[in-house]
Amino acid sequence: MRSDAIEPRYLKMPHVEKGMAVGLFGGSFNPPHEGHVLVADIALRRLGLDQLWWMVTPGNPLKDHSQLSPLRERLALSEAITPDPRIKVTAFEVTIGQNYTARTLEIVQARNPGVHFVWIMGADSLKSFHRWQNWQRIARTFPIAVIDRPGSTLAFLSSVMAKTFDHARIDEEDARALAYRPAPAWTFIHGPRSPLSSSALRQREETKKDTGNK
Ligand SMILES: Nc1ncnc2c1ncn2[C@@H]1O[C@H](COP(=O)(O)OP(=O)(O)OP(=O)(O)O)[C@@H](O)[C@H]1O
Ligand SMILES: O=C(O)c1ccc[n+]([C@@H]2O[C@H](COP(=O)([O-])O)[C@@H](O)[C@H]2O)c1
Repeated sequence: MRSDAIEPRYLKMPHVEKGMAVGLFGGSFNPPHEGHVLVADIALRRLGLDQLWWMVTPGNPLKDHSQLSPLRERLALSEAITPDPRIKVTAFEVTIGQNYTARTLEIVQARNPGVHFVWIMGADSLKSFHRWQNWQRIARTFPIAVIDRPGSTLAFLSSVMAKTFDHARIDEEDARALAYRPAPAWTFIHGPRSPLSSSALRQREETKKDTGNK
């Protein structure tokens, strides 16, 4: 990925004021869809966030990148789908040379003392969270909000993360306090769910192309 192809505003860490509650929502967004927007909206509302950073990853370390669209395209599509001014679309991980979340979060925290960050992810990510680099360190350093997703609801009981940090789970009724809680602290938020996925959208595009070529 050549960072010079990316607009400079996406390469800087978003500006944030001390005392704010900020959600960190990382993803491939390949492409972004309304399911992602629903997650962002639920997180903003239920966690009472001042900002949400929509962090478009240069590449998920656990995923095959052969089908990954250029970062520039994923950023432009993300910007177009998120008119809420509290949502900051960013690719600052390119600048810090990171795609491992644990290291990214360490850097974010070091540069922004006094800000209350929360890591946000969908329930499918909770299922595989224990395969991420230094996942326990992430959970011991940052509060985490998991948003329900069709097919992954039971992860809130059965995942390795849920079992390991069972003692640190807080009731979703108290989600507004999550950003201010010392880690480990996490919650699982039920609510409206979206069945959308980027892989289904990519598949649909492929089918359209194939049909068009016949
Ligand atoms: N429909 C959805 N409901 C809840 N969370 C979602 C949904 N779609 C994506 N997410 C969450 O958004 C984040 C970014 O996901 P990602 O960009 O990988 O989208 P995806 O639709 O899961 O992609 P793919 O189908 O290619 O795996 C992850 O934390 C994921 O769990
Ligand atoms: O740090 C890791 O080991 C790690 C492993 C898998 C996923 N992540 C991050 O999780 C976020 C969601 O990724 P994805 O591909 O499921 O959208 C994104 O920010 C990735 O960089 C991070």
